[in-house]
Amino acid sequence: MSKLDNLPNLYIGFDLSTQQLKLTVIEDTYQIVFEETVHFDKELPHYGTLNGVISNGETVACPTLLWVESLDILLQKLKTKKFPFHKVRIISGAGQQHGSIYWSHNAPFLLSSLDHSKPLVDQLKNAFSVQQSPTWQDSSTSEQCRELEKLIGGAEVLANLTGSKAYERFTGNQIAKLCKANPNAFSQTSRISLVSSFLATLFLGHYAPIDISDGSGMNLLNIHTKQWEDKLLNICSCGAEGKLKEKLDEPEIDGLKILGNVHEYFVKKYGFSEDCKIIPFTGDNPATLISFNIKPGNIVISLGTSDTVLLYTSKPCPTSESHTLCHPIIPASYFSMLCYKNGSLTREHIRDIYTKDVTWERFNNGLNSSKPIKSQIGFYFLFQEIVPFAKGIYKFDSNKLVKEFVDENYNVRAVIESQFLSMKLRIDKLLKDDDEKKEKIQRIIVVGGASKNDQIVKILADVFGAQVWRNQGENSASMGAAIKARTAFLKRECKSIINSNYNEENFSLVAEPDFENTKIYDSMIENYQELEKLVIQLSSTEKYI
Ligand SMILES: Nc1ncnc2c1ncn2[C@@H]1O[C@H](COP(=O)(O)OP(=O)(O)O)[C@@H](O)[C@H]1O
Ligand SMILES: O=C(CO)[C@@H](O)[C@H](O)COP(=O)(O)O
Repeated sequence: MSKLDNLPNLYIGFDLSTQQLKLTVIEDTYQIVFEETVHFDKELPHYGTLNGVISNGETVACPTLLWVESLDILLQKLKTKKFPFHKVRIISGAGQQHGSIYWSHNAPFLLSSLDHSKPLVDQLKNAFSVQQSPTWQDSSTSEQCRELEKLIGGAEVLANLTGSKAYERFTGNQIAKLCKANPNAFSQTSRISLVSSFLATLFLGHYAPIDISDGSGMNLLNIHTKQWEDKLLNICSCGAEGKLKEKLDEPEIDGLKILGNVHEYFVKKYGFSEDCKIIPFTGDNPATLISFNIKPGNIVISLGTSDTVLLYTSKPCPTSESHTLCHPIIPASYFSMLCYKNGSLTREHIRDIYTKDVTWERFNNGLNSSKPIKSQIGFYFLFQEIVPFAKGIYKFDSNKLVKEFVDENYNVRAVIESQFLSMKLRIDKLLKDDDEKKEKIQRIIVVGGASKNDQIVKILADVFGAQVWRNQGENSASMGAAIKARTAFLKRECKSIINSNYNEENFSLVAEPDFENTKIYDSMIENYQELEKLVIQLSSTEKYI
């Protein structure tokens, strides 16, 4: 840690994501000086998670105490490495979106009286009224979604109000399911947090608010007034609108607001300064957005457990497939997002079947030694997909549904191409609908676990016919959260707040497009769209393989 000795100020960003808790530390000039992670399956095996979750059909959750325990493990790793906790000025964080935590009526007392001589997990055993937190991979609330859309006047009305039509993973629908299935647990709940505000709560020792950006992923927030919408609260709480409003408390509009000082537990146990401040935590995608100054013509693609696409928008432009979210730090701004459930876990599945190699080496050899074939298209919806709403694996050779490609190794290429074609199709639609941004995509910034893979990124460049760039650091969400913390510090000192020192030197070009391949992909896209329609139909009749 000697390299940190001469630095006066440090800023921490966390990311409580699907498979790991991650931390990024930056200094005043936004350079990353330290990174650390805790991998849930590997380091907390006693919770029995697979890829960070426990699945039961379409219900997908994570034991809340796993997340609590992971925080002490992470900070203990830093302590062992003699991390200078006393230099941390502000802590912020990010969390996988939509997941919900249900605090019991005991929680306020337990949180405020945390004792640094005992682990957090032992002290917070009775702090939750629901033991397993629903996560973003859950798709068990279709009934609640249909009901919500019906009662509010249709999917379009809901999308115009909240930025999204009803989605199974969105927190309002998860709360509606809880209210119906377990009204007792709902009445034993004093506060409902998102994953982001839950982590901020642990640091504060009292409840942290839900920020409006992560709050935009709940189907409960009016993205125009930035307040909870009473009609939606009413529908999602079986009529107990007032009670739900109390359990959510006011959404936080100011993403840079100082919420308070870090709790004594962290001061005494790890050596944080008593003066270290906590600001609102946000969703992992909004935090990723902060880690870039996205301009029109640039998009961010995250290839993590989920795959997401982030697009800058000056005004809300909800569609039936994308989400519009409030910006995490610029009050009047919004951004658009697409989210795919079949991201890295589906790529791993195809890798395991066809290459039997966990290192990605044979997978990459397969990509290197093949070329795009216009007539061969696959759809890989191992999990219930979000866009399009479909499930199953389908392969087409010259538009004919086949059990397998002539060369089964083609699956390795097809799973990558198919995802990027789907993104391109949808981004083109989004850009066409936005008068201000009719220009072509010039640059793609790629983040997330699979963005380390140069061969995958090369195909991304080819499909879009655009350069692909990467940022410094291992994780863009915790980096974005750390930048948010630094920005809040500058704001306190009345300095310019928009990433003033954060410049493009931090980016590196990782792939240039081969325009011959781009032509082939362009010629496939119409057919891809038609075949996707067929897949949606087949999937609805459950005739998938
Ligand atoms: N070299 C690689 N090629 C392809 N995928 C990779 C590679 N390295 C890591 N990954 C994928 O990254 C995923 C984790 O991504 P990450 O962004 O860290 O996830 P999360 O933030 O959701 O926990 C893993 O599931 C793994 O499949
Ligand atoms: O559901 C969404 C966004 O709507 C996901 O993007 C989650 O936010 C999980 O993120 P990762 O763990 O895959 O980064």
